[in-house]
Amino acid sequence: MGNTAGKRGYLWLPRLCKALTHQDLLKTNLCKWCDSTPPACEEKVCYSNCNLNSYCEDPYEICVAIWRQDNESIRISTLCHNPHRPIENLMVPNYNTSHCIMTHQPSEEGIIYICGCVDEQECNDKLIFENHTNGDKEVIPVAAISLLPPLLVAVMITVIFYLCRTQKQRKRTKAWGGKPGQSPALLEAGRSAEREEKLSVLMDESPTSTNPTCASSRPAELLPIELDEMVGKGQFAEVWRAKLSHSRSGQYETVAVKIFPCEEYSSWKNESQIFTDTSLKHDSVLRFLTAEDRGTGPRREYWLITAYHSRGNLKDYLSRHILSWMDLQKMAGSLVSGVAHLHSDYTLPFGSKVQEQPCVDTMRDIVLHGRGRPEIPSSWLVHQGMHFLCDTITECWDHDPEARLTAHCVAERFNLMAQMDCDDILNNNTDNEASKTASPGGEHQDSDGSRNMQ
Ligand SMILES: Nc1ncnc2c1ncn2[C@@H]1O[C@H](COP(=O)(O)OP(=O)(O)OP(=O)(O)O)[C@@H](O)[C@H]1O
Repeated sequence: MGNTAGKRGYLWLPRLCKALTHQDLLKTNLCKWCDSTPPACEEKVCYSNCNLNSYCEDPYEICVAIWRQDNESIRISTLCHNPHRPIENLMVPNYNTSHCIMTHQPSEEGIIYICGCVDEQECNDKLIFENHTNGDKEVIPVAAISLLPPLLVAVMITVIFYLCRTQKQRKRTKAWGGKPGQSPALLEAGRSAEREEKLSVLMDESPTSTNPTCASSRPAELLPIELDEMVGKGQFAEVWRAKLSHSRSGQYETVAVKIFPCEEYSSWKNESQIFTDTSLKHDSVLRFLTAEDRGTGPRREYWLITAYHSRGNLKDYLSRHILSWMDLQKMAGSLVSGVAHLHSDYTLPFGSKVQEQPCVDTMRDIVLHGRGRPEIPSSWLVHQGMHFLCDTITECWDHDPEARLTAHCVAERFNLMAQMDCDDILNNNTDNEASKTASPGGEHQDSDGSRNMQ
């Protein structure tokens, strides 16, 4: 800043006495005046850190601050300057203001900002960086312009999706003879089969079946359900007994609600997709009502609502009850027809050889490599029907998959079994030990001798 050297004054008083009249003082600006000081900054405002000032010599001179920044330091120069002349080859921009607003200047020697101000004492001490920001000002419209098209597309997709959905719902409600907006599930109390179908349709069309994360699916309407008590717990979810209200009649139906926590979203999704497959419906397959996405944030839960079976699961039931031949036939027959319908295989019980939840590797070792099969106590075979049943079971376990009975074949055998004239009571053998292992559950048996299964 060669042109500033002659004007340098360290205190304003000597210059005042020497050069300026009182009249002049009223008209000239009092400015900070240091060659090079390190600034002190807070947010968008910096202070020059200059301890010196001076009245400008000429009334048209303004206070100026120059910010120079290179890789090593930031230095501030403050001075009085005639704004009609360049300083450092630069003209001072926008100086008719009492605030020193820093403006970025093109430079090959690092970063330079400059500001000019008038009418306020030492106005070049406080350096305002609103336009640090020069960049920001350009970024905002650019960002707005680039974001606008995707935003518009997103809004349009949402509107179209919403319209399609409400249109479909209106059509469906009309087809079912209900009022618009009324839950299709609750149109008719007692018509649960019909409701089941409607809800399955709802599932098919809801985003639940395509949603990839824990965060998004919502069916159109949640069923009015009140949870009663937890009745079981599997690997992924809790199962609750619950009341489903029928709005018209004021009555309720007991249902089972399987509640998956947020992190088990994929298990819920898999299971609900299987259930919504209409070809799966069968009297011997658990009746499915609907799947729901409930709650928000950490309390988000995924529900599967099905028919409620008060006797719980088969394993627990068998471990606590002794079946009559008729019961056995009925239960096994229902199981077989369900499996035949699903065209899938049973999981084999292996009692003491594996733990409660055997892993695939353990089962592979025992069944595939070791060719192990559950033991069938000889005492069971005394009963003609049981003999026939056990033969059927054994054929299902053949090591050669091709030789195994198909589920349909097993269902046929059950038809034949029903025609057999067998004792209903399975106690024609008195071997109590045998009767204990006779239960497919195997763990414990009632000690009531008159009804021991053998
Ligand atoms: N519809 C239902 N009615 C009555 N009780 C049920 C019903 N569904 C499940 N339960 C009870 O809840 C328990 C847990 O069921 P869930 O379906 O979660 O697990 P699972 O099928 O036994 O095993 P997994 O965790 O491998 O799915 C069952 O063992 C049963 O006692």
